[in-house]
Amino acid sequence: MGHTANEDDSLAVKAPPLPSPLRHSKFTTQKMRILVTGGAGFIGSHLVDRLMETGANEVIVADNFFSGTKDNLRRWIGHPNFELIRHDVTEPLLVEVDQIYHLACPASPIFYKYNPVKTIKTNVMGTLNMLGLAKRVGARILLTSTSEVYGDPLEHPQKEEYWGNVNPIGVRSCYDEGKRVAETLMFDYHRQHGIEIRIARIFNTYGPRMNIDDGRVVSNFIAQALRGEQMTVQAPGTQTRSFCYVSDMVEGLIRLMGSDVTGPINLGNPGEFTMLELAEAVKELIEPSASWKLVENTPDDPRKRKPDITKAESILKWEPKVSLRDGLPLMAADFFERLGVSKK
Ligand SMILES: NC(=O)c1ccc[n+]([C@@H]2O[C@H](COP(=O)([O-])OP(=O)(O)OC[C@H]3O[C@@H](n4cnc5c(N)ncnc54)[C@H](O)[C@@H]3O)[C@@H](O)[C@H]2O)c1
Ligand SMILES: O=c1ccn([C@@H]2O[C@H](COP(=O)(O)OP(=O)(O)O[C@H]3OC[C@@H](O)[C@H](O)[C@H]3O)[C@@H](O)[C@H]2O)c(=O)[nH]1
Repeated sequence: MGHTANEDDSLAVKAPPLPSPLRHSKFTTQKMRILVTGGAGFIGSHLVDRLMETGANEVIVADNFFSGTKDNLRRWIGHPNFELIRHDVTEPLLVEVDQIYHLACPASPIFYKYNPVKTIKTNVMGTLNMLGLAKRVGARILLTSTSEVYGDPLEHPQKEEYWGNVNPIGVRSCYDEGKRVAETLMFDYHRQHGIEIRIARIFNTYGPRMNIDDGRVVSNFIAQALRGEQMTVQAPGTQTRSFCYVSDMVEGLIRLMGSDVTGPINLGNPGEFTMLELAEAVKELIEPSASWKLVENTPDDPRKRKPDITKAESILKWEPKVSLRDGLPLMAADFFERLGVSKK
């Protein structure tokens, strides 16, 4: 059977499902009800702080505590506007909410490679479940995707239009390809069911509350320097990353959720550093006696990474404010406290 005009029309974006009637209630000033999956993790818990501090929201966190901890949320536990649910997003979740920030997914390469099949399930089934929830309750949903969708990029800096250079069968692909499928699912639910979607492509983010043994480079170097261990620079050390401080990232995520663009949109700090430069900065700013050693790298490590944030700047009026030199000492202060070492 040939295609008809109607069939082509059916490919157009559907109208979004209706939000809860409470959104338009005349007699109650209903707070915005927001679900944060992965809210016990590093970025998630800072996002929860911001959402709770306004007093205008009720926040529900769903987390399986694989890489996050209740401790990150301790100031909100018991608060009437806050609820914490131990929940794995690979299972469906039934809650009545207006917005969903979908962060749940291990992010450190050590954590996401630990159980790669589970990482894929988290990205694919987890995102499907959250999209199903968004569809049922008419919620807007934001996915925290990643710069890793660009793989080992052949374009530099990376613009949102770049399709990436990802090894589909490598040890990182459970995460990279998982996030790429998650983005696909978001767009298919948007086109097919009219779901309001927002996609942030987050570049390396650091700050207080990162798991001390998280395995990512900034937390490793600071913890190693404070413990009197040599910083482990993975060879060749000339690979680059662009590091964004967590408060800037949270501001970007909230602006994106409040905007009227689907994305994907890069969020990150364009300041680009080699790992050797990062080790030198930790030594200079945090622990002058620190030293580093070159160690073996892991397969498929991207050689360079730097966001083009023109879109975020023009559409969200967002740009990062905290430089690496200002952010590293803020993170170190938190690590000093948690490691129980005294500041020199
Ligand atoms: N920090 C970064 O540099 C960075 C960069 C790009 C993208 N991201 C994305 O941002 C999000 C948060 O990253 P983060 O740095 O805060 O990492 P994190 O590991 O601190 O937080 C992830 C949270 O998700 C939870 N989680 C994992 N699997 C789950 C599951 N199946 N069900 C429920 N909860 C689950 C963890 O317990 C944890 O609390 C992730 O989606 C990550 O992919 C982070
Ligand atoms: O101890 C270490 C750890 C890491 N590194 C190097 O530091 C660089 C960054 O590595 P990280 O493990 O911090 O993070 P990656 O940039 O590889 O991945 C990150 O990318 C963006 C997000 O999606 C995730 O947070 C994470 O996957 C790599 O080149 C790695 O080789 C070290 O030199 N020493």
